[in-house]
Amino acid sequence: MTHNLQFYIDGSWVAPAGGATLDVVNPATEEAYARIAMGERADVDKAVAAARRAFASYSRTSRKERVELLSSVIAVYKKRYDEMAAAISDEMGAPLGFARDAQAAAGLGHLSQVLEVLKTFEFDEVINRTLVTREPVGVCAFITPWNWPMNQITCKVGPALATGCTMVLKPSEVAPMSGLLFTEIMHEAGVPAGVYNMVNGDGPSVGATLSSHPDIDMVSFTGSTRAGIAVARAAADTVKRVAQELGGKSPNIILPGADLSKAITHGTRQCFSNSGQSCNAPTRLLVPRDQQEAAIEIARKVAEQTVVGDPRDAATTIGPVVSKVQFDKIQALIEAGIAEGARLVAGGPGRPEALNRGYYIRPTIFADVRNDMTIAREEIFGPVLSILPYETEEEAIAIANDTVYGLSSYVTAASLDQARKVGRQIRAGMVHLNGAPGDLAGAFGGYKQSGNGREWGKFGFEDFLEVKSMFGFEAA
Ligand SMILES: NC(=O)c1ccc[n+]([C@@H]2O[C@H](COP(=O)([O-])OP(=O)(O)OC[C@H]3O[C@@H](n4cnc5c(N)ncnc54)[C@H](O)[C@@H]3O)[C@@H](O)[C@H]2O)c1
Repeated sequence: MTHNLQFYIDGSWVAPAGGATLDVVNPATEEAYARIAMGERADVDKAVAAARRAFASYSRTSRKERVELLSSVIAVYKKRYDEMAAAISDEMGAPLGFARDAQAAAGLGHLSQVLEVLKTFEFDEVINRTLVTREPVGVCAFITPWNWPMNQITCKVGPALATGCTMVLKPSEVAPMSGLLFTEIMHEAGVPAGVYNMVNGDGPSVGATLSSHPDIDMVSFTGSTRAGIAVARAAADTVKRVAQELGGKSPNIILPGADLSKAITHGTRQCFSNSGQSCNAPTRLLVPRDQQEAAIEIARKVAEQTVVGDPRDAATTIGPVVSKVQFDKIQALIEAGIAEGARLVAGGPGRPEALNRGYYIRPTIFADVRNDMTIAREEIFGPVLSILPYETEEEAIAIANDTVYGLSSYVTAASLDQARKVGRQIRAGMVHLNGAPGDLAGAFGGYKQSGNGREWGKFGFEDFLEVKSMFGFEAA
């Protein structure tokens, strides 16, 4: 990649206003392997001005033109697919196979879904004599995290392009290489100048400047609840729309009579997947008290089978976590679990044996966890599972809902009807019934402090649209 020290503004790679840079560290080696430029207000102003100019014409493009543009983006993305997987693996530590089949694949999946939705999306509807039409919200700012970098970027850029918005992206400064490559893809795909702009930088500078910028109409943010609150505060003075996709502490309820082996194996693998760095990870495993010991044995087997190691090694199940900051945070939370009296049944503090370099965490399982313990309340963002025993279905539902978060949830029962019944009582934006995978045509987003936006499918379009009523549009 040749553009690391540049930004992409108004259809060209440009030099940053200032000279600040940041090293990009490979979490598997702890070594810096690239350097990016860090933006400041002047870069943001330039990018926003370009997006504002482009909005005048891009917002009036036809559905057909936008279908062609998205098709072109998808074609170039496919061409550079392997590069994308490698970029993600190096920047955030995902095993190469996972980076290809899950991380890079998510980007392609969302772009393809957006294209399908765009082909038939109803922008106009007539009610009585009124035309209710949906128009692009305007210039958007996108602030994205490092854990599923291409997933998050395409969840925002895709529907924005489809609905006629223009945009400025600030990828995570911790994992910026996939965002740089994505920007090359957008350029090669022929996205008109100013429609898509990219400025690298950190949260307190570029992120905060975008959030408060008077010429931005909407901020779509994915990241921690802490930063999401800061974005909303900064956006308040200009009354811009704010979509937040934040943290989670998702419950996984296993009801009596469920296939324990299948449900616990699946749930534990999902909790450890991506080294536990997924906002919707099933981190609180709720099991009937009289089945806790059996559940522990099944979960422990999964921990033992989880190969932690070099992302480039095909035998690796999970790589390191993204950074020293995350490593230290997870270690402190594991220590808190022990100190507060949870029963450690697998893993624990420190690196796995034989790994003395890289931010590797031992797949860790706690049992006898109470929902008031720190490890049950805080998002750990590492491969750490908490098993919480319960007595009755009502108690399981109460524990599941006793959290400030409400992103996802998982319910496994002997019958689909029983899973449906419990699923309806969970205060969360998503419920996976009996091990069902997510569906990109559904809606992704949370209740409570997990955020207020909805991504994916046609629901992802709605965040980017203003609703205009034209009364008397139809003749009397
Ligand atoms: N709900 C979801 O869809 C979803 C998806 C993935 C990750 N997440 C959450 O993201 C978090 C992990 O990601 P992270 O560590 O990169 O989060 P983070 O909040 O530290 O950073 C996310 C982004 O926000 C920027 N940022 C930080 N402070 C800011 C500020 N004051 N103003 C503006 N921008 C700011 C960062 O530069 C980065 O681009 C987890 O909490 C996870 O649950 C949520």
